[in-house]
Amino acid sequence: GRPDELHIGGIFPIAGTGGWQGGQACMPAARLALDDVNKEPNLLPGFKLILHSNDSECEPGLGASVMYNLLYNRPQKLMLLAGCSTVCTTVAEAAKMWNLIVLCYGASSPALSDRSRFPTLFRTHPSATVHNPTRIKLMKKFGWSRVAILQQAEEVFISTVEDLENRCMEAGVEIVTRQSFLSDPTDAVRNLRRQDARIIVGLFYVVAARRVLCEMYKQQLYGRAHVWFFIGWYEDNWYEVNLENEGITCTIEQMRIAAEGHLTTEALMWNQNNQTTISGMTAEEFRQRLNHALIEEGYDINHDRYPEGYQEAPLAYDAVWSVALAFNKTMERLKQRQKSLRDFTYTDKEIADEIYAAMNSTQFLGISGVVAFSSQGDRIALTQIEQMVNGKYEKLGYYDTQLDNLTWLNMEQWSGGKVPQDRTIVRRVL
Ligand SMILES: CC1(C)CO[C@@H](CC(=O)O)CN1
Repeated sequence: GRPDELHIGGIFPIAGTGGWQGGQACMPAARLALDDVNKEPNLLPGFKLILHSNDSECEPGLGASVMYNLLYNRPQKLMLLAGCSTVCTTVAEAAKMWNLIVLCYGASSPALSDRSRFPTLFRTHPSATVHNPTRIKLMKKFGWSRVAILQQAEEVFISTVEDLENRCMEAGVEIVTRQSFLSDPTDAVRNLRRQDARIIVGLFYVVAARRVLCEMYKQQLYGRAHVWFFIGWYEDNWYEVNLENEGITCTIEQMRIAAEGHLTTEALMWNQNNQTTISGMTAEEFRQRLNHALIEEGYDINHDRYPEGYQEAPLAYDAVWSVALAFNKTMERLKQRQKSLRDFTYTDKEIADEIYAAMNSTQFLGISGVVAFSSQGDRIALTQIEQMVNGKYEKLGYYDTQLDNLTWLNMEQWSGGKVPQDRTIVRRVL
């Protein structure tokens, strides 16, 4: 007979201009995964997974109204997928009242790692704090125990810096100063100079990053005596675009000079080797299928016209697999009690707990690498380290925090020919 249907809600940031419109690539990726899991003969036998998609525009208010539409309209939903941090915060805080798991594929805010506020939240997108153990590892590797922090006054960076400060304390790394700015970094950069900061961790969105870079050039806080850590998920040529219409008074050449040598850290979202993942595809084969689907949607991929969220697409694809695998496990367990997912209602805590337990024990090789969650539902992920060398990002290595394993390619280059010091060395002539 007709397969029974398992319904989940999907909230994607598509339109709008505020925040991250990553649903543009993530919704097509989720749909590819839906096709794939429904083709798997032994994953949801007798069932068909149905995804009800809606646009949140990365606006928490719209996200909330979309969520209520999903919940107050039949058919009954079993779980919710969500994107941006702001929407995920609103949806996850409310969804627990309906005993719904919320799986976020595009939320990086450290605030979401809080089981007291979000008891049913999981995310295939790592928290922004995933960079911090990597930053500490690099400080240790290069012998830097005196660092400075420059951050934009945004919630995601404020909570990331709090985590970084704790880790620096534990690691015996002194934070000589912590400067923050709203949108103009001039004074903050001047204070870094006054404190003779040499190793600086920078946390800001890409528009602010261009302002910082130009200010670094003007105040000569770059070159052989300074090392900057920037975030690695800006677009590759971020430092030479939009200068005019953002009022940046440095030339492309000056931006490039200031940017030379900086390090970046980012979470790995595309599996790095040619392994066959649980879907039967390698990450590159997935990329081909995704590109084809996006071209069908009208994106001119062959001319670099990528939709937003392309980088995070594997996280959405793997989120749907996480759902299907969790339902598969849950059905096995419910069968022993003569129950089924068909019996789930928004007041059924027992089945909700089974789905939670199944999600909590997720562990598979996805397009984004091994998918597994911490006890707060955070994605466990590898990080990648790069360095800007002659205007191009060169891979320096990868870090596995769980195993404390740094894979180093020995490609780093220092314009002064040696590792920069974290302070002025005063040699006393005895
Ligand atoms: C790496 C990035 C760009 C961080 O912000 C995420 C969006 C959000 O946290 O709202 C998407 N992925």
